[in-house]
Amino acid sequence: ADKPNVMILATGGTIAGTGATSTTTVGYTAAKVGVERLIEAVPELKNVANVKGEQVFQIASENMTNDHWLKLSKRVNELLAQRDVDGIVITHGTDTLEETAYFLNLTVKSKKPVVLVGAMRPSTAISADGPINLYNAVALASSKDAAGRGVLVSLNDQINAAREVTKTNTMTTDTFRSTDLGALGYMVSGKPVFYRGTARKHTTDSEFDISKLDKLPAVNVVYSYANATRTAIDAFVGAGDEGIVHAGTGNGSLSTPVKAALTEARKKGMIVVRSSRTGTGITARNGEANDDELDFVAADNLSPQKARILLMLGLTKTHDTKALQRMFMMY
Ligand SMILES: NC(=O)CC[C@H](N)C(=O)O
Repeated sequence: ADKPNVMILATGGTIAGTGATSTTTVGYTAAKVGVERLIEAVPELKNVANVKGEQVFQIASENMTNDHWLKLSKRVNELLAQRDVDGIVITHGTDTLEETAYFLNLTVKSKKPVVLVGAMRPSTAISADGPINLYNAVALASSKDAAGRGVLVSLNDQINAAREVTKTNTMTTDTFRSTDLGALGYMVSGKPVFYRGTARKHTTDSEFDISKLDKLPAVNVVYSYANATRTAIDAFVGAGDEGIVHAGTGNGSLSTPVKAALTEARKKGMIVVRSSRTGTGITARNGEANDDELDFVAADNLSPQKARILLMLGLTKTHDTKALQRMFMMY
Protein backbone atom coordinates (compact mmCIF):
# COMPACT_ATOMS: atom_id res chain seq x y z
CA ALA A 1 0.00 0.00 0.00
CA ASP A 2 2.91 2.37 0.68
CA LYS A 3 4.40 1.65 -2.74
CA PRO A 4 4.19 4.16 -5.59
CA ASN A 5 1.36 3.77 -8.09
CA VAL A 6 2.71 3.33 -11.60
CA MET A 7 0.53 3.17 -14.72
CA ILE A 8 1.81 1.16 -17.65
CA LEU A 9 0.49 2.51 -20.94
CA ALA A 10 1.04 -0.09 -23.65
CA THR A 11 1.34 0.91 -27.28
CA GLY A 12 2.71 -2.23 -28.98
CA GLY A 13 6.13 -2.97 -30.45
CA THR A 14 8.46 -5.95 -30.06
CA ILE A 15 8.16 -5.94 -26.28
CA ALA A 16 4.61 -7.15 -27.03
CA GLY A 17 5.70 -9.25 -30.01
CA THR A 18 5.50 -12.99 -30.60
CA GLY A 19 7.67 -15.19 -32.82
CA ALA A 20 7.08 -18.60 -34.38
CA THR A 21 9.78 -20.23 -32.22
CA SER A 22 11.95 -19.33 -29.22
CA THR A 23 14.83 -18.60 -31.59
CA THR A 24 12.88 -16.27 -33.88
CA THR A 25 14.41 -12.82 -33.36
CA VAL A 26 13.61 -11.32 -36.76
CA GLY A 27 10.50 -11.89 -38.83
CA TYR A 28 8.22 -12.07 -35.78
CA THR A 29 4.94 -10.20 -35.29
CA ALA A 30 5.08 -7.02 -33.21
CA ALA A 31 2.18 -5.76 -31.09
CA LYS A 32 0.42 -9.04 -30.24
CA VAL A 33 0.53 -9.43 -26.46
CA GLY A 34 -1.78 -7.28 -24.32
CA VAL A 35 -0.68 -5.18 -21.37
CA GLU A 36 -2.13 -7.58 -18.76
CA ARG A 37 0.08 -10.38 -20.06
CA LEU A 38 3.13 -8.11 -20.12
CA ILE A 39 2.52 -7.37 -16.44
CA GLU A 40 1.85 -11.02 -15.53
CA ALA A 41 5.14 -12.02 -17.15
CA VAL A 42 7.06 -9.97 -14.57
CA PRO A 43 5.69 -10.77 -11.09
CA GLU A 44 8.64 -8.85 -9.60
CA LEU A 45 6.92 -5.59 -10.63
CA LYS A 46 4.73 -5.76 -7.53
CA ASN A 47 7.82 -5.58 -5.31
CA VAL A 48 8.53 -2.04 -6.51
CA ALA A 49 5.13 -0.54 -7.34
CA ASN A 50 1.38 -0.97 -7.52
CA VAL A 51 1.07 -1.34 -11.27
CA LYS A 52 -1.99 -0.94 -13.44
CA GLY A 53 -2.06 -1.38 -17.19
CA GLU A 54 -3.89 0.37 -19.98
CA GLN A 55 -3.74 -0.59 -23.65
CA VAL A 56 -3.56 2.76 -25.44
CA PHE A 57 -2.67 1.41 -28.89
CA GLN A 58 -1.46 -1.93 -30.23
CA ILE A 59 0.82 -1.00 -33.13
CA ALA A 60 4.30 -1.42 -34.53
CA SER A 61 5.92 1.92 -33.90
CA GLU A 62 6.69 2.65 -37.57
CA ASN A 63 2.94 3.31 -37.70
CA MET A 64 3.10 5.96 -34.99
CA THR A 65 1.51 9.23 -36.17
CA ASN A 66 1.03 12.78 -34.91
CA ASP A 67 -2.52 11.79 -33.97
CA HIS A 68 -1.24 8.96 -31.78
CA TRP A 69 1.13 11.41 -30.07
CA LEU A 70 -1.59 13.93 -29.33
CA LYS A 71 -3.80 11.22 -27.86
CA LEU A 72 -0.96 9.70 -25.82
CA SER A 73 0.30 13.01 -24.45
CA LYS A 74 -3.22 14.05 -23.42
CA ARG A 75 -3.72 10.73 -21.64
CA VAL A 76 -0.36 11.03 -19.84
CA ASN A 77 -1.23 14.55 -18.68
CA GLU A 78 -4.67 13.43 -17.51
CA LEU A 79 -3.18 10.55 -15.51
CA LEU A 80 -0.31 12.52 -14.00
CA ALA A 81 -2.78 15.16 -12.80
CA GLN A 82 -4.32 12.46 -10.60
CA ARG A 83 -3.01 12.29 -7.04
CA ASP A 84 -3.05 8.50 -7.12
CA VAL A 85 -0.67 8.23 -10.08
CA ASP A 86 3.02 8.62 -9.17
CA GLY A 87 4.66 7.69 -12.46
CA ILE A 88 4.07 6.37 -15.94
CA VAL A 89 5.77 3.71 -18.02
CA ILE A 90 5.06 3.55 -21.74
CA THR A 91 5.84 0.34 -23.61
CA HIS A 92 6.65 1.14 -27.21
CA GLY A 93 8.15 -0.25 -30.41
CA THR A 94 11.78 0.72 -30.66
CA ASP A 95 11.75 2.12 -34.21
CA THR A 96 10.23 5.49 -33.30
CA LEU A 97 10.52 5.27 -29.51
CA GLU A 98 12.96 8.20 -29.37
CA GLU A 99 10.52 10.40 -31.28
CA THR A 100 7.57 9.69 -28.99
CA ALA A 101 9.88 10.26 -26.00
CA TYR A 102 10.95 13.69 -27.30
CA PHE A 103 7.36 14.67 -28.18
CA LEU A 104 6.28 13.84 -24.62
CA ASN A 105 9.38 15.56 -23.21
CA LEU A 106 8.06 18.80 -24.70
CA THR A 107 4.33 18.35 -24.04
CA VAL A 108 3.92 16.60 -20.67
CA LYS A 109 3.09 19.07 -17.92
CA SER A 110 4.32 17.26 -14.85
CA LYS A 111 7.48 16.58 -12.88
CA LYS A 112 6.40 13.00 -12.16
CA PRO A 113 8.54 10.36 -13.91
CA VAL A 114 7.60 9.24 -17.42
CA VAL A 115 9.71 6.36 -18.74
CA LEU A 116 9.61 4.83 -22.23
CA VAL A 117 10.66 1.23 -22.66
CA GLY A 118 10.82 -1.34 -25.42
CA ALA A 119 12.63 -4.51 -26.35
CA MET A 120 14.64 -5.85 -29.24
CA ARG A 121 13.62 -9.51 -28.81
CA PRO A 122 9.98 -10.62 -28.93
CA SER A 123 8.36 -11.90 -25.74
CA THR A 124 8.64 -15.50 -26.97
CA ALA A 125 12.42 -15.43 -27.56
CA ILE A 126 15.12 -17.06 -25.41
CA SER A 127 16.71 -14.31 -23.31
CA ALA A 128 13.94 -11.86 -24.21
CA ASP A 129 14.97 -8.40 -23.03
CA GLY A 130 11.41 -7.14 -22.48
CA PRO A 131 10.88 -8.42 -18.91
CA ILE A 132 14.08 -6.97 -17.40
CA ASN A 133 13.60 -3.75 -19.35
CA LEU A 134 10.02 -3.46 -18.07
CA TYR A 135 11.12 -4.18 -14.51
CA ASN A 136 13.79 -1.47 -14.70
CA ALA A 137 11.37 1.00 -16.27
CA VAL A 138 8.77 0.48 -13.53
CA ALA A 139 11.48 0.75 -10.86
CA LEU A 140 12.70 3.97 -12.48
CA ALA A 141 9.19 5.43 -12.74
CA SER A 142 8.71 4.58 -9.02
CA SER A 143 11.81 6.47 -7.99
CA LYS A 144 11.72 10.02 -6.59
CA ASP A 145 15.17 10.44 -8.11
CA ALA A 146 13.66 10.23 -11.60
CA ALA A 147 11.28 13.17 -11.02
CA GLY A 148 11.85 16.48 -12.78
CA ARG A 149 14.43 15.10 -15.22
CA GLY A 150 12.21 15.13 -18.30
CA VAL A 151 11.02 12.06 -20.12
CA LEU A 152 13.42 9.13 -19.74
CA VAL A 153 14.18 6.10 -21.89
CA SER A 154 15.41 2.95 -20.20
CA LEU A 155 16.55 -0.25 -21.91
CA ASN A 156 19.61 -2.45 -21.39
CA ASP A 157 20.24 -1.22 -17.81
CA GLN A 158 20.78 2.36 -18.96
CA ILE A 159 18.88 5.60 -18.42
CA ASN A 160 18.86 8.07 -21.28
CA ALA A 161 17.29 11.50 -21.81
CA ALA A 162 14.50 11.66 -24.40
CA ARG A 163 16.26 14.51 -26.21
CA GLU A 164 19.59 12.71 -26.55
CA VAL A 165 18.80 9.06 -27.15
CA THR A 166 18.60 7.33 -30.52
CA LYS A 167 18.30 3.80 -31.86
CA THR A 168 21.78 2.99 -33.20
CA ASN A 169 21.60 -0.68 -34.21
CA THR A 170 18.95 -2.58 -36.16
CA MET A 171 19.22 -5.74 -34.04
CA THR A 172 21.17 -5.65 -30.80
CA THR A 173 19.82 -5.15 -27.30
CA ASP A 174 22.26 -2.28 -26.63
CA THR A 175 20.80 -0.29 -29.51
CA PHE A 176 19.63 2.77 -27.51
CA ARG A 177 22.51 5.19 -27.09
CA SER A 178 22.94 8.88 -26.43
CA THR A 179 25.67 8.96 -29.03
CA ASP A 180 26.46 12.65 -28.80
CA LEU A 181 26.44 13.29 -25.08
CA GLY A 182 26.18 10.02 -23.18
CA ALA A 183 23.65 8.37 -20.91
CA LEU A 184 22.26 9.98 -17.75
CA GLY A 185 22.86 6.91 -15.64
CA TYR A 186 22.32 3.23 -14.98
CA MET A 187 19.76 0.93 -13.41
CA VAL A 188 21.48 -1.25 -10.80
CA SER A 189 19.36 -4.04 -9.29
CA GLY A 190 16.25 -1.93 -9.74
CA LYS A 191 17.74 1.32 -8.40
CA PRO A 192 18.59 4.31 -10.60
CA VAL A 193 22.05 5.83 -10.37
CA PHE A 194 22.20 9.26 -12.04
CA TYR A 195 25.36 11.11 -13.01
CA ARG A 196 23.88 14.16 -14.70
CA GLY A 197 20.78 15.87 -16.04
CA THR A 198 19.88 17.61 -19.25
CA ALA A 199 20.45 21.37 -19.49
CA ARG A 200 17.64 21.85 -22.02
CA LYS A 201 14.07 22.80 -21.12
CA HIS A 202 11.39 20.14 -20.91
CA THR A 203 7.99 19.21 -19.40
CA THR A 204 6.93 21.87 -16.85
CA ASP A 205 9.36 24.43 -18.35
CA SER A 206 8.13 23.86 -21.90
CA GLU A 207 5.96 26.50 -23.59
CA PHE A 208 4.15 23.99 -25.79
CA ASP A 209 0.55 23.16 -24.94
CA ILE A 210 -1.21 20.53 -27.01
CA SER A 211 -4.22 20.19 -24.72
CA LYS A 212 -6.52 22.00 -27.17
CA LEU A 213 -4.96 20.74 -30.41
CA ASP A 214 -6.35 17.94 -32.54
CA LYS A 215 -3.81 18.30 -35.34
CA LEU A 216 -0.14 19.29 -35.80
CA PRO A 217 1.38 21.32 -38.65
CA ALA A 218 2.57 19.31 -41.66
CA VAL A 219 6.36 18.94 -41.50
CA ASN A 220 8.45 16.37 -43.37
CA VAL A 221 12.12 15.44 -43.60
CA VAL A 222 14.16 15.40 -46.80
CA TYR A 223 17.48 13.53 -46.93
CA SER A 224 20.57 14.60 -48.87
CA TYR A 225 23.38 12.59 -50.49
CA ALA A 226 25.62 12.86 -53.54
CA ASN A 227 23.57 13.53 -56.65
CA ALA A 228 20.44 14.43 -54.63
CA THR A 229 17.80 16.21 -56.72
CA ARG A 230 15.22 18.79 -55.67
CA THR A 231 12.24 16.62 -56.60
CA ALA A 232 11.28 15.62 -53.05
CA ILE A 233 11.54 19.19 -51.73
CA ASP A 234 9.33 20.48 -54.55
CA ALA A 235 6.81 17.73 -53.81
CA PHE A 236 6.60 18.73 -50.14
CA VAL A 237 6.13 22.37 -51.14
CA GLY A 238 3.44 21.29 -53.61
CA ALA A 239 1.70 19.33 -50.87
CA GLY A 240 1.42 22.54 -48.83
CA ASP A 241 3.66 21.55 -45.92
CA GLU A 242 4.30 24.29 -43.36
CA GLY A 243 7.85 23.23 -42.66
CA ILE A 244 10.68 21.02 -43.87
CA VAL A 245 13.71 19.57 -42.12
CA HIS A 246 16.71 18.97 -44.31
CA ALA A 247 18.85 16.02 -43.17
CA GLY A 248 21.98 17.46 -44.70
CA THR A 249 25.38 16.06 -45.42
CA GLY A 250 28.11 16.97 -42.92
CA ASN A 251 27.43 20.14 -40.96
CA GLY A 252 24.09 20.60 -42.76
CA SER A 253 25.62 21.51 -46.09
CA LEU A 254 23.35 22.22 -49.07
CA SER A 255 24.08 21.14 -52.63
CA THR A 256 23.35 23.67 -55.35
CA PRO A 257 19.98 22.19 -56.46
CA VAL A 258 18.87 21.56 -52.86
CA LYS A 259 19.80 25.11 -51.82
CA ALA A 260 17.84 26.53 -54.77
CA ALA A 261 14.76 24.44 -53.93
CA LEU A 262 14.88 25.30 -50.21
CA THR A 263 15.37 29.01 -50.98
CA GLU A 264 12.28 28.99 -53.20
CA ALA A 265 10.37 27.01 -50.58
CA ARG A 266 11.17 29.65 -47.94
CA LYS A 267 10.04 32.43 -50.30
CA LYS A 268 6.71 30.62 -50.57
CA GLY A 269 6.40 30.69 -46.77
CA MET A 270 7.71 27.26 -45.82
CA ILE A 271 9.95 27.16 -42.74
CA VAL A 272 13.28 25.46 -43.46
CA VAL A 273 15.36 23.77 -40.76
CA ARG A 274 18.89 22.62 -41.55
CA SER A 275 20.04 19.51 -39.68
CA SER A 276 22.62 16.81 -40.29
CA ARG A 277 22.48 13.17 -41.27
CA THR A 278 25.77 12.46 -39.42
CA GLY A 279 24.08 11.61 -36.12
CA THR A 280 26.26 13.67 -33.78
CA GLY A 281 27.40 17.26 -33.47
CA ILE A 282 25.89 20.69 -33.95
CA THR A 283 24.50 21.94 -37.24
CA ALA A 284 25.82 25.45 -36.70
CA ARG A 285 23.83 28.55 -37.55
CA ASN A 286 25.46 30.51 -40.40
CA GLY A 287 27.99 27.72 -40.89
CA GLU A 288 27.61 25.72 -44.11
CA ALA A 289 24.84 28.13 -45.17
CA ASN A 290 24.07 31.75 -44.35
CA ASP A 291 20.89 31.21 -42.35
CA ASP A 292 20.50 34.96 -41.68
CA GLU A 293 20.37 35.66 -45.40
CA LEU A 294 18.31 32.60 -46.37
CA ASP A 295 16.01 33.01 -43.35
CA PHE A 296 16.56 29.36 -42.38
CA VAL A 297 16.75 27.80 -38.92
CA ALA A 298 19.65 25.61 -37.76
CA ALA A 299 18.79 22.44 -35.83
CA ASP A 300 21.57 22.62 -33.21
CA ASN A 301 22.43 18.97 -32.41
CA LEU A 302 18.91 17.55 -32.85
CA SER A 303 18.57 14.62 -35.22
CA PRO A 304 16.37 15.27 -38.28
CA GLN A 305 13.52 13.21 -36.81
CA LYS A 306 13.62 15.15 -33.53
CA ALA A 307 14.04 18.49 -35.31
CA ARG A 308 10.77 17.63 -37.10
CA ILE A 309 9.00 17.32 -33.75
CA LEU A 310 10.35 20.59 -32.37
CA LEU A 311 9.50 22.38 -35.61
CA MET A 312 5.90 21.08 -35.55
CA LEU A 313 5.47 22.24 -31.95
CA GLY A 314 7.22 25.53 -32.68
CA LEU A 315 4.88 26.17 -35.60
CA THR A 316 1.89 25.82 -33.27
CA LYS A 317 3.16 29.06 -31.65
CA THR A 318 4.97 31.12 -34.27
CA HIS A 319 6.22 31.35 -37.86
CA ASP A 320 8.93 33.84 -36.91
CA THR A 321 12.28 32.26 -37.77
CA LYS A 322 14.14 34.12 -34.99
CA ALA A 323 11.69 32.83 -32.40
CA LEU A 324 11.94 29.33 -33.87
CA GLN A 325 15.74 29.51 -33.80
CA ARG A 326 15.58 30.44 -30.10
CA MET A 327 13.48 27.32 -29.49
CA PHE A 328 16.12 25.19 -31.20
CA MET A 329 18.73 26.54 -28.78
CA MET A 330 16.47 26.00 -25.77
CA TYR A 331 14.73 22.60 -26.05
N1 LIG B 1 12.23 -3.79 -31.67
C1 LIG B 1 11.09 -3.23 -32.00
O1 LIG B 1 10.32 -2.83 -31.15
C2 LIG B 1 10.83 -3.07 -33.47
C3 LIG B 1 9.48 -3.60 -33.86
C4 LIG B 1 8.62 -2.66 -34.66
N2 LIG B 1 9.19 -2.34 -35.93
C5 LIG B 1 8.31 -1.42 -33.85
O2 LIG B 1 9.03 -0.46 -33.80
O3 LIG B 1 7.30 -1.43 -33.19
